[in-house]
Amino acid sequence: MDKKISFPADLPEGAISALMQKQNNVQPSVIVIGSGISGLAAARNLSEASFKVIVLESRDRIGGRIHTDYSFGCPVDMGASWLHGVSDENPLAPIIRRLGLTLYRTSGDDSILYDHDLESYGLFDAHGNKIPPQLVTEVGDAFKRILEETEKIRDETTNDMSVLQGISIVLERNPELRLQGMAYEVLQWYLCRMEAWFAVDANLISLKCWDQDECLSGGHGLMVQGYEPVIRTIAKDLDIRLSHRVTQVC
Ligand SMILES: Cc1cc2nc3c(=O)[nH]c(=O)nc-3n(C[C@H](O)[C@H](O)[C@H](O)COP(=O)(O)OP(=O)(O)OC[C@H]3O[C@@H](n4cnc5c(N)ncnc54)[C@H](O)[C@@H]3O)c2cc1C
Repeated sequence: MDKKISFPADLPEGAISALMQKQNNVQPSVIVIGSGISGLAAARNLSEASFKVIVLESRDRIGGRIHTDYSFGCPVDMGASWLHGVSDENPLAPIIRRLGLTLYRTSGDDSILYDHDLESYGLFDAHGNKIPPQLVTEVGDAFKRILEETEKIRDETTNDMSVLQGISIVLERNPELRLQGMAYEVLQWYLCRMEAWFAVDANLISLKCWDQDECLSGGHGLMVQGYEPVIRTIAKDLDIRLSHRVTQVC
């Protein structure tokens, strides 16, 4: 899109595309980078608003951090596997309902699956000795305090930095928050757990954005048939070019 156009507020769906078409006499086109669920959802919406959309995906498959492996003969989600917010306000609800996908509710008292509480699993040191759960809890509290301190750092600056940088600054300024020995090791585990949530190293997690998500109501449900059907539905009939890594945006 190389021409700047201003639009009146509150245009109905498809009106922007129609306006651009009228002014340029061509169907407006958009390139979406990445076929993760965000890229696919953007591409789907733009396509429904009459834009010509091409999705460029660097991998040889769609879905990004949503990927269901069927090689065991049953669906195993390698990335996202829960629908957080089992409610009508969830934008995925209509798709899940239309496809008749089963959700196994894991929130509430009826859950038989493991939860992220420290009673359901133990931490062990490199020699196989169980780390006292109390130490794990204490370090968890310390990690929480460190993260709270990083909020001050991000309020001080308009520029973003990584969570790792934020933590380094906090530890520099607050030597009392530094941990030693086994407590330090456990702290590394908490950091690794955070990295696992985001599937990137802490030096790539945005300090400004990492905790800006909003949880929908309705609790959590495991996608019994895997997430893949949802991804396939959003991606249906979109022009997606796999193995196309974008290296430059001019
Ligand atoms: C192990 C794990 C478990 C999770 N569990 C859950 C869960 O249970 N429930 C939940 O809601 N969320 C969960 N999440 C988070 C969820 O998977 C992600 O928030 C979501 O999939 C991110 O989607 P996205 O489209 O924003 O990014 P991604 O899925 O990362 O998509 C980005 C896409 O862009 C492509 N790309 C990147 N750079 C380029 C480039 N230069 N050119 C072309 N293509 C490019 C990538 O290959 C990728 O396909 C989990 C994540 C992980 C890793």
